[in-house]
Amino acid sequence: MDDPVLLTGAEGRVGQAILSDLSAEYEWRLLDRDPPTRDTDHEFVVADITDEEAVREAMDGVGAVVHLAGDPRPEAPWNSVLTNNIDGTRNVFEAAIDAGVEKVAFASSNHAVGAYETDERTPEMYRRDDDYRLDGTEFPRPSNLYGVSKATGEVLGRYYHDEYDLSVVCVRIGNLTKNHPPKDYERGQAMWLSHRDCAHLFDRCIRADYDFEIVYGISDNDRKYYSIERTKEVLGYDPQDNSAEFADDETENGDEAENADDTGNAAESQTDD
Ligand SMILES: NC(=O)C1=CN([C@@H]2O[C@H](COP(=O)(O)OP(=O)(O)OC[C@H]3O[C@@H](n4cnc5c(N)ncnc54)[C@H](O)[C@@H]3O)[C@@H](O)[C@H]2O)C=CC1
Ligand SMILES: O=C1O[C@H](COP(=O)(O)O)[C@@H](O)[C@H](O)[C@H]1O
Repeated sequence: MDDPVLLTGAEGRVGQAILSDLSAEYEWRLLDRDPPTRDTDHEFVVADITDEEAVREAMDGVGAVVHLAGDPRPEAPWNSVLTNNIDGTRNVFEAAIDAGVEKVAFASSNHAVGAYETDERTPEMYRRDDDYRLDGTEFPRPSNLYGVSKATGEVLGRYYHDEYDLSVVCVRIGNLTKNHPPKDYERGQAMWLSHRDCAHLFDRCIRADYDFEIVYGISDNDRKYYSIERTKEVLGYDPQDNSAEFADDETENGDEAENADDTGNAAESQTDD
């Protein structure tokens, strides 16, 4: 990709995971409503994606978009997801069409399908000997209003692909944490996405050819209830990490995690804050 790549939500956790490995790979145009908190060699646009005109300006000359900006909180209220995640995402797609952008990678979420995790299936489906898999062909079953907003983003992507031939990949991201998987959290270990796999995955989203796709974005965890076959097939995703490598046998069998933090970091939280 020779043209600039617009990265919305660049200041956030996923954005920083991508930039930590791919900073030199592209001519990035970074966008966030918050100004940069660290030095960057890249152009930085301080803008809110709910500002149509600002998004339109930021899209000028762009070849591809990685769209991450939004409210990532599973408990986010409707007014926030409606504004930031739905209106904002529509603005990004609309501006992409007007600017002649080739492809958009949209950060969807496990919460778009969280309601498949029924009482009958859990916790067994989080374990490595269980073969239940979602593969991206299933209907959304959001587990909260945030998940509804992510499912809506996917549908917007479908519309802009069908109507305008934009290449769109929706990545249902699992749980991104730095250095090691979430502790004491089977579900989080099953849908762990390491930082390097995250960067590699979005690199593939920028480089690969596709029409419209919904894929899962997790590392190659022994525990998994999301198939990454389509992610591999369509994008050429080749994950390097596996949450099992950080866990003892008891943890892998579903008992309480005893942590295998090989970095010395004390990471008590489920996410990478
Ligand atoms: N971190 C994770 O494990 C997962 C993240 N995701 C999705 O990935 C995306 C990024 O998530 P994180 O990096 O974790 O969140 P984050 O909160 O760390 O980063 C989001 C960034 O977007 C910016 N932003 C929010 N609303 C904006 C707006 N209206 N206009 C411009 N900028 C805005 C924020 O300032 C922030 O820098 C989100 O869309 C989230 O739903 C999906 C699944 C899992
Ligand atoms: O979509 C998201 O999912 C991750 C994982 O969900 P959780 O319910 O296991 O915490 C979450 O950490 C992240 O903030 C959110 O954007």
